[in-house]
Amino acid sequence: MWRRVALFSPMMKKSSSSRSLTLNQKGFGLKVGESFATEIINPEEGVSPPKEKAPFITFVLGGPGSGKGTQCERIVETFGLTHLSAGDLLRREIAFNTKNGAMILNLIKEGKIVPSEVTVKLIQKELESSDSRKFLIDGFPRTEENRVAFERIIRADPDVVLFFDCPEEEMVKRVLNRNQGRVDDNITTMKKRLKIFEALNRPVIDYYENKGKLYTINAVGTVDDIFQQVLPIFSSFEQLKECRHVNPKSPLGSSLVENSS
Ligand SMILES: Nc1ncnc2c1ncn2[C@@H]1O[C@H](COP(=O)(O)OP(=O)(O)O)[C@@H](O)[C@H]1O
Ligand SMILES: O=c1ccn([C@@H]2O[C@H](COP(=O)(O)OP(=O)(O)O)[C@@H](O)[C@H]2O)c(=O)[nH]1
Ligand SMILES: [Mg+2]
Repeated sequence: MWRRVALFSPMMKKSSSSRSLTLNQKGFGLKVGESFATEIINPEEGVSPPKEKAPFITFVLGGPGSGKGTQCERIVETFGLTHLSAGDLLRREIAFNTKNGAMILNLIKEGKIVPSEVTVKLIQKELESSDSRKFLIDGFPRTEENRVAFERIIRADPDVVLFFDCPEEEMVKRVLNRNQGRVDDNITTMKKRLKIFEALNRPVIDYYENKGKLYTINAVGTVDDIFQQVLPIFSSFEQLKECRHVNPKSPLGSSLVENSS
């Protein structure tokens, strides 16, 4: 589906290397990792530069109950990204009683992290079977090991990393009122999840901050207030302006181009 092509260009900016270096081709049935094989070409030999851009990937990070899923719904409405919730993909394995279902259930109950290979393979399947060009990957990567596994298997980097920054007290309140019948929405598991978030997810957040890709959102306030902080981040990316699902109520609605494909 995607094919990575490296161009030698003195004008290439370091921070945008992953976007500048990629050429994507729709081609279902191709494995993401395989189709991302790097190929070096020299523009002086007359090879045309890539015409298509890489899929736009956003990682959505934040503690349990920080509002990731809620804000993802708003982003989807306004910018038409495809929402992939890592937690939902794992819960689907439990619901369908797949070979990993029982193992996943036990880990989620304890607030522990599912082995990277399992989660990345589920994400990979979704990426490969979708014809979307822009994805919100919600609740992943949870650990540095997750991040490295994604890079190794998918061979892609996120364009944007959102971090919903929320005080623990507020996250606990929200999770205990979430009312979705989740096995991990109880105070005992929540305490473990918060510890795991601090120990394992913080280093991922720091990693993207150092790479200049992190956008920190103050996740306290109304859903609308918080979305007002998210809006300008996405509206600055040209490739998101061709939006399939324009919400007419969105402040950006009139400036987005509707694309019926
Ligand atoms: N800004 C907000 N203020 C109050 N409650 C919120 C806010 N955003 C989300 N919620 C509620 O908090 C709970 C957790 O939100 P959710 O989006 O599921 O968070 P996450 O995906 O980060 O765990 C849900 O019940 C949701 O309706
Ligand atoms: O990449 C992931 C995402 C989720 N989980 C597990 O699934 C649970 C629920 O994740 P989800 O993102 O749905 O929770 P949220 O943060 O939205 O409350 C986590 O506590 C982990 O046990 C995981 O192991 N790896
Ligand atoms: Mg969630």
